[in-house]
Amino acid sequence: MKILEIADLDTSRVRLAYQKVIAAIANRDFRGAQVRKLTGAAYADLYRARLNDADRLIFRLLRHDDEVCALMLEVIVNHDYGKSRFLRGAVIDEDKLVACDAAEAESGARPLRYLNPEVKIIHLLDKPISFDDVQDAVFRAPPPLVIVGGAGSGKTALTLEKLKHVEGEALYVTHSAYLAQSARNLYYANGFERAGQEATFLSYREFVESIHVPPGREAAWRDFAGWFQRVRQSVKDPELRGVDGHQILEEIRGVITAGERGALSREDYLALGVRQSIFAASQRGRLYDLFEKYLSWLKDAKLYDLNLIAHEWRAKAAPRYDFVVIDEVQDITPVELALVLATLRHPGRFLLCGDSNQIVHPNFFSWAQVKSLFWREPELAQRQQLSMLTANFRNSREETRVANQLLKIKQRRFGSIDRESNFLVRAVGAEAGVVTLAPDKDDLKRELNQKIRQSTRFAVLVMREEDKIEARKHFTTPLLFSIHEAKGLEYENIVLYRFISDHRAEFNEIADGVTAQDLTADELDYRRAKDKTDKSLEVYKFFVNALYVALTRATANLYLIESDTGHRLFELLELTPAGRVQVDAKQSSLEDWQREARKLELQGKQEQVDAIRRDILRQSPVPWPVFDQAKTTELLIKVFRDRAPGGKPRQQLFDIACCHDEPVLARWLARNAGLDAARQFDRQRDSIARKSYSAYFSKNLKEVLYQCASYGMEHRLPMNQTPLMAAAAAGNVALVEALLERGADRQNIDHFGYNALHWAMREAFRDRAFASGPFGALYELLAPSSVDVNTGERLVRIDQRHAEYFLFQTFWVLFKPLFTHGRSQDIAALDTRAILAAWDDLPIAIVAEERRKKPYLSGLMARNEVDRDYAYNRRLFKRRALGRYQFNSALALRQRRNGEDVWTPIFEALNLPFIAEFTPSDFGWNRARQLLRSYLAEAGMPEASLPIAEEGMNGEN
Ligand SMILES: Nc1ncnc2c1ncn2[C@@H]1O[C@H](COP(=O)(O)OP(=O)(O)OP(=O)(O)O)[C@@H](O)[C@H]1O
Repeated sequence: MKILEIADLDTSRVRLAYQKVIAAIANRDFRGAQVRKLTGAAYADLYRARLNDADRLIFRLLRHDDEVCALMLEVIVNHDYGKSRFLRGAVIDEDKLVACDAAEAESGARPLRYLNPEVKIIHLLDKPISFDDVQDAVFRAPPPLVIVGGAGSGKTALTLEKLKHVEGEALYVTHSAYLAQSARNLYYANGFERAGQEATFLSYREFVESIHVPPGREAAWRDFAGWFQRVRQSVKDPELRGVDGHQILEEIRGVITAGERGALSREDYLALGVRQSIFAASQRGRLYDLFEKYLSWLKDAKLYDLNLIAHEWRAKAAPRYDFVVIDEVQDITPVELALVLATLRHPGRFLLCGDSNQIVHPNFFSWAQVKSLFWREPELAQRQQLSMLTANFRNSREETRVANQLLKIKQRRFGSIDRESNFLVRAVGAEAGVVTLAPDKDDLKRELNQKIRQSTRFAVLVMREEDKIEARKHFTTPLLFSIHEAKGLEYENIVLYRFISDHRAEFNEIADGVTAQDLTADELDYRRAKDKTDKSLEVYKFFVNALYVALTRATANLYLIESDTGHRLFELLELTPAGRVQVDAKQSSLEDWQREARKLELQGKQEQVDAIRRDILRQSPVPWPVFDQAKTTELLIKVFRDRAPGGKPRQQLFDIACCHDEPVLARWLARNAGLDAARQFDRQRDSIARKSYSAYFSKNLKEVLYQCASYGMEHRLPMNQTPLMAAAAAGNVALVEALLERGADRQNIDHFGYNALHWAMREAFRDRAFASGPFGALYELLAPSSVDVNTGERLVRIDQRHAEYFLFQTFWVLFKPLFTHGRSQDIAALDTRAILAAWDDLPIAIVAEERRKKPYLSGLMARNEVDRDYAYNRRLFKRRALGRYQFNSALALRQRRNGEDVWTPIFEALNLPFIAEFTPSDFGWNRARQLLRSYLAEAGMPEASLPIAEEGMNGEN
């Protein structure tokens, strides 16, 4: 058995014993190495071997082709499994582990897609990866580095592995927020940690916000399209009539405003060379007029353009990072890139990677422009390295062949785009794959649709948004995407619908003059376009690149449905029409669809998510009343203001009081509404609270999962919890796992701003058994990876790894009781004592021993105090009295509402105005009420009126 090791394995303490044990494992002598299998769902494929009396070795088995290898992961020193990076705090009882032999273990080995025969070091992200020689060479090369690679060539994987070795502050930035988030999760997968490093993963917009949050909102394509439509109509300019809005925006963003020195002046713009603009010199005056209108529209509509901001922000950008990575650099303009590089402490400490064949967004990217940014530093230019990754780890062999064929056509027809992107891709994966060209016939489409419409493993792509209408008539799958939407997605099977037939003329141009003989070479030679004034690449770039992106979305098979199967392009791609289409599709389960919906939601593909919920999941609204803020208010009015007869509303309010822990409401119900049962609040709170979600305490998960299938993963229970919140509050780890597995949303909140983690924390803070029991596992599962706050100036991302993270969440959970429980009524702020009391029984894995010390904690709060002068101050808190802190009232929190990110002022996010309904103003409480009012005033929010329940009483004093 071959022995492999992960990159940061440290065996120095046990060198001899380690050699002996791996020799035994290599000989498949599991008995000699005293191998035991670890049990537990989270680490089911791990084994341990015995090094000596005290130390153990953790490993796992991998299979590459027919060979099984053992991957050595970690040395466990002195039986201390609790410290293991792979076991994450699990308690292991050595006596209970069972011996296993090599043959049995080998049968469960996980597949490894590629194994470099020369290298025994394995990199670990979400899965083990063996770098090929080119990846390995880049991995070892010093920065600055530029990595050019095709789709699926492992750019992101390589980049993240390089980032792991950086000391100090490291930044990963990329265009899409989704990619930044998934890169972060890949980075920290398998318990990776690096002392002495602070890594931040941001989308480009978040990066801009981390310097200073621009006022207003980013202008999206939708905004632009709406505006352009109006302008086009009002100006009645015949020249603008036939022009596509995408092209105008591309010209503005990619040409006029993209340069490092800011927007071009009219003179400079008019003087651009023929290949530097989409538009002919004669049209440019008009374009510049339009650009000026665009600027005043942005201002009036309170929108911003990231290019223009990038230029303005240069003066604000201070050197901060020790290393910067920019992924998908082709999506970023030179002025944006210059802003990112301006935050480096030392020039040259960066890595850029991207693929110019994948540009379908408005953009005028060129590698030459990117390089010119650092060519100005002569020393950097010398050290600069450009590496090309030419393997493809994602697509099947046949797809790669077709995609390469397209690259050859593009190069023959238009010349090489640049030296950097002039290469073909090698397929590494074992999958052969099939590419089928089939005629656009009704019976064939019907049959195909029948097979794929219920499968999450098939997606249909069209070139443009407007092409969807026609496609929808034949394909009823919710997974229908335009090429702009499809970028970055990946499916096992992809159907391309009328990509070429609907754009026959353009593809005729693209294939013009190219012959089969031109495409026989296995390499691309560097060739310039025949005619330097030929701008056709710019015009046709969208079509070729869109087809290239579409072809590289499938991991296994492609189906091209075309009316014009005789088009020359197919001949050049060596695709011949098939009479029938072989499709092996199975209906996916509802769980698969729930997961798919969640995945797409995270990527912002709301249209497809809605279609899945509407057409496949067919979820209906819940048949019970949901006591959210509006419904609770209605009840308060009924019971206290209108004094409506009948016991039901009073009982419902009591249920609310128990579930949301409102002792004051219970007191009002008892004293002012005559509900005697409410006097038992302290004794009955927990049992009544649980009544509304009793199914969530059961080991049998069926009932809850059935409800999720009927009403959706995010439906609301009577007390306005989502299923995930209720499962968290019930401490039901298995149910939480099942819900997350089906795509439940960790970030969803109730009307007090509590998410599932907060519901679990509230229980852990008041119940010892909960804190030391299920909470450890719940935290691992539920904690969002970061919280984004706006300090009034800049975005601060509080990552789960930062000490501030758990403190912030604790403040969040302890906020409401400060106004409703009367215990700290005289301050409505928190001190170390209150926080440490809440943390008392939590596992060490959540709050480490050293972070539970008073001086450490007060130092942490003081360092983040809004008025404190400290370079890394995150300005989270405000000191209200000696040693007592509250949130900084100027903070805003990033929340997702109706599919859009919005900044919500912190006291609004915590719903302080509604908390006011449960904060009495009678004697003994007036201080809490006063503070509540002063917080509202400080945050510039409207004054709180008297609680509805108190209206009939004496009023505020
Ligand atoms: N050496 C390797 N062996 C096996 N799998 C690999 C290797 N390198 C990368 N991969 C895998 O191939 C897939 C594509 O890699 P990655 O996402 O890093 O590529 P990329 O170049 O960033 O792709 P794209 O530009 O299309 O987003 C991932 O699943 C990654 O884990």
